[in-house]
Amino acid sequence: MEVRVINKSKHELPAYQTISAAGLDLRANLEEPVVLRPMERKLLPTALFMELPVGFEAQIRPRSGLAYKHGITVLNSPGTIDSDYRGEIKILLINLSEEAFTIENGERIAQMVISRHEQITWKAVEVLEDSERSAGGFGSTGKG
Ligand SMILES: O=c1ccn([C@H]2C[C@H](O)[C@@H](COP(=O)(O)OP(=O)(O)OP(=O)(O)O)O2)c(=O)[nH]1
Ligand SMILES: [Mg+2]
Repeated sequence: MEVRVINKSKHELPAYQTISAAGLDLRANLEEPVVLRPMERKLLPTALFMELPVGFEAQIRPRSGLAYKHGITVLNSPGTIDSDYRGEIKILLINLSEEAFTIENGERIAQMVISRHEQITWKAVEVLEDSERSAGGFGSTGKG
């Protein structure tokens, strides 16, 4: 599927790193390095603008390597990019480690997965169809 994009960044367009990867790695577009102190959160620019077809969304997800090695994650994970959003794609990172972390210009800080989604209409009712699970949840299964 082709997606219209404006790339105002200093970098190449986000790319799939392997032939069947689900996520496109997103790079920070920075004038100078950004430091995230422990528990600090910052909104990072990508200088990318896109036009997703109606019925699609983009999810901004953490990179596991950054999370594992440095405690860097996407605070609002998965971030939601609506198909009608025309603004700059931004990435909200938080440093959950006890060490400061420096993000360099061009560093791959998150990944973006494009997915189909539905939009629903509500049908308000008084009673819901019963099911095997019924109202069980939050660890209700497997108790013999
Ligand atoms: O990680 C993110 C999440 C969102 N957005 C952009 C695209 C999205 O379409 C828009 C709104 O996001 P969301 O609905 O999550 O934010 P909100 O707090 O509900 O703001 P709004 O009232 O603008 O919807 O912000 C990003 O660039 N990065
Ligand atoms: Mg919203």
